Amino acid sequence: MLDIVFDGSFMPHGHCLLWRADLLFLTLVGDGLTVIAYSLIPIALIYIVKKRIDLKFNRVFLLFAGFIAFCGLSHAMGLVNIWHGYYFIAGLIKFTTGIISILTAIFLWKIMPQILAIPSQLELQKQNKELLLAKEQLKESNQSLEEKVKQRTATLEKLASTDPLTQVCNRRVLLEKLNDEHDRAIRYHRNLSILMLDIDDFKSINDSYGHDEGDKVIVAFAQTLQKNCRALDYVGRYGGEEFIVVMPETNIDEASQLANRIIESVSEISDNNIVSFSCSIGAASLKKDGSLSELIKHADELMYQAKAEGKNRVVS
Ligand SMILES: Nc1nc2c(ncn2[C@@H]2O[C@H](COP(=O)(O)OP(=O)(O)OP(=O)(O)O)[C@@H](O)[C@H]2O)c(=O)[nH]1
Repeated sequence: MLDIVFDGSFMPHGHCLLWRADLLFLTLVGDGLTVIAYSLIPIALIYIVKKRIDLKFNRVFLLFAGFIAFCGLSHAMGLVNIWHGYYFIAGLIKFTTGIISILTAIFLWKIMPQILAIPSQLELQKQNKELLLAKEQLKESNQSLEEKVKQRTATLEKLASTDPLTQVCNRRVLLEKLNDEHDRAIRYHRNLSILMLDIDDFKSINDSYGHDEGDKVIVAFAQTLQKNCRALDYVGRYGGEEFIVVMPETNIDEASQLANRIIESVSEISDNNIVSFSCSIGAASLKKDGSLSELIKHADELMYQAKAEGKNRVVS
């Protein structure tokens, strides 16, 4: 069998080159370099396919790798044939190279529409730009939405915590804050005083001047309370015409002073639009380990004592 393949009747290619050194050199170096390159290119293609399994048309890379590898083999056989006439093997290699080349060409044409459908780099850059723009717009609208939600939340929080007539804290928030202040005062052994305030003879104001006029009096009273409070104090509407002023870090003497200042301020309200009125105040301070309900009850009792003693006064 080997004899048929290599029967010695073939003439080595070297004779064609006349064994000339320059021709041999050109053929050897040219084919040698081609063989090296055609061995490295398939390795590179297989490496790409292995690393980028996401790439479409992977198979075409493998066909190219085979096609180039066989081209390399053909050139290698060309070199061998200079000395030994293995033309049968060379023919087989050329035949295989031809088959693979045809397969590659057919496959390439088959997938041509899909290759052409791949967006160009320019198109991708354009799409990328559009995406970035859309992302920016989305970010902006997100920000403005967040801003709106923040504003709406703040408005809702204000509505939920504010008395609609007087704009001071409503009863719920007043008691929550008072509870916090009470806990803090007990834990850190700090002073805490409150004023319980009630407008005197408010029913007769309503009866004589009407409900709207009564509302104006309540609003003016709340404003007067706020004006007289310090930054740390706060005012809340406890009931109809009843208010509480909370005074953290304040002892009973300081609380009484503020209460008397309020009595004076109320007597000075001489707005033509508002009927004159007065108020009674109970001023109480937190006792050592006293409960919040005891503090409120005590201030309430003192306020009623002020009413009983003739109104328009402070009892502490
Ligand atoms: N205009 C108005 N009146 C209110 C409001 N809330 C409660 N009132 C009225 O306030 C009046 C409170 O009257 P009373 O509790 O009898 O007390 P008073 O007339 O102030 O008498 P003293 O407390 O003894 O000084 C009632 O007539 C309630 O209807 C309000 O928001 N607006």
